[in-house]
Amino acid sequence: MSLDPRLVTAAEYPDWLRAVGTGFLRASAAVPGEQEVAVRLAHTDLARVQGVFDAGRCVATFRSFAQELTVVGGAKVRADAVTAVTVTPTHRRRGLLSRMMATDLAAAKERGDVVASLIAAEYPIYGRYGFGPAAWATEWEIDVPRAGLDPRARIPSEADGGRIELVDGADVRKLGPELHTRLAARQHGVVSRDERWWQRSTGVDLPAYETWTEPFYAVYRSADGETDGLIAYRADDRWGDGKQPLNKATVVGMTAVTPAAERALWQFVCSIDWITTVRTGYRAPDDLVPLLLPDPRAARVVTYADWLWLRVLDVPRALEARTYATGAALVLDVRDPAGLAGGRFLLEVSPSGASCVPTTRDADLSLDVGELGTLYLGDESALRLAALGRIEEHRAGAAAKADTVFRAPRRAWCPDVF
Ligand SMILES: CC(=O)SCCNC(=O)CCNC(=O)[C@H](O)C(C)(C)COP(=O)(O)OP(=O)(O)OC[C@H]1O[C@@H](n2cnc3c(N)ncnc32)[C@H](O)[C@@H]1OP(=O)(O)O
Repeated sequence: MSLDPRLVTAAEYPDWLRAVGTGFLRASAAVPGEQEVAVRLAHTDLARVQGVFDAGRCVATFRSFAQELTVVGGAKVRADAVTAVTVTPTHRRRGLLSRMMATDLAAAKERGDVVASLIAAEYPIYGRYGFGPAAWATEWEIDVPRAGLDPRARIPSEADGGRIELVDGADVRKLGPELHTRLAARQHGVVSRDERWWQRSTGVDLPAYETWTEPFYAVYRSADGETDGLIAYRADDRWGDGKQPLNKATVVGMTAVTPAAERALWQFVCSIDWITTVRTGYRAPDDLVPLLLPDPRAARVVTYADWLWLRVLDVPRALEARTYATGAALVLDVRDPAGLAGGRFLLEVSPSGASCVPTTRDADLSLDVGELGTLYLGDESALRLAALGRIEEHRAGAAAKADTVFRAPRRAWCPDVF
């Protein structure tokens, strides 16, 4: 019997959710209850939900949704965000993912999306579809007693007139969206969040498989009363044999839109009595956190891994949307076996703008569309990719020139998993 991916109906959606649970190895991969299905359906566009059914049972899932991605310089491009990709183990390696992905990317191209985006469960899955890792994530574990902070100090932010205040989940749902909008205007790699994101991240209407412990929330208010930062953290309850507190704070989210807020919130969470270890959560690889400690070696990297993957769907619109620090011209030959975005393009950039148009000129560099995704947010060196044989240089010095064109002064960061 042929197994063909197709759109899922509202009646099939509960079983589709059950199949997502099976694919993601959730212990209780049961059909969710009516209330949960209703909440999820209210935030789902069924025209972008694919499934494969075998004898009436869902065995493969794929969903995409509209997203905005901040690019270098703060502009946003339309992204086709891919999520809930699963193929039940009994049906793996028959090409089901490849067929669902081809359908979705073709629709995204048709719609005019500039890139597709995802967080990859495993590195080897998505390169074949033209995605490349574009932003990496780092998590540190801070050994607080070793960090050199003064345990007698009051809240450090008071020094610059700022204040830290504890708030609750309802405050976070009120203050968070504006803070995130401000972050998205300055940090490339940030993706848009809808109202449901804020509900879920504060424990509202959670799916049955998610267990919830209310975190502590704190905001940083600057001297003029602006809310410039927000941190959410949970703490465990551990004591040593000698009755010493050995508690760990695990940061589940931290948004800061000024350096003062960023410094203050890290110092705050590292100065809470009883807390001897702080886990930072996934941050930008160049987050301030290690260097703002008197002894940066107290912050040990526990994770450094690819995070946001991008698939360029429209080369001129993608490259014209971001900013560039230098003036240069490059001819790029972009290979795209899927036939969605390839071609030869003349990219001319300057600090005041960029133009990218099809050309017949000789290429300076040729590269697969996935490598372009990797270069797009300025987070990888073109020279390094050339040394790996993943970019071909047709003119001496072209990779070095591409490096100066694409690189950004700060690392890309996507704070979300989706
Ligand atoms: C954005 C997200 O949702 S990330 C979550 C991804 N989902 C998971 O990791 C859940 C567990 N895994 C799965 O559900 C499935 O194995 C999937 C979805 C990753 C792959 O689905 P399949 O239908 O088996 O993939 P499909 O048969 O289309 O494979 C296409 C190609 O990718 C390769 N491939 C697929 N999955 C993997 C993998 N995990 N590692 C390496 N290669 C892989 C296949 O071998 C095949 O290669 P080929 O074209 O050279 O023959």
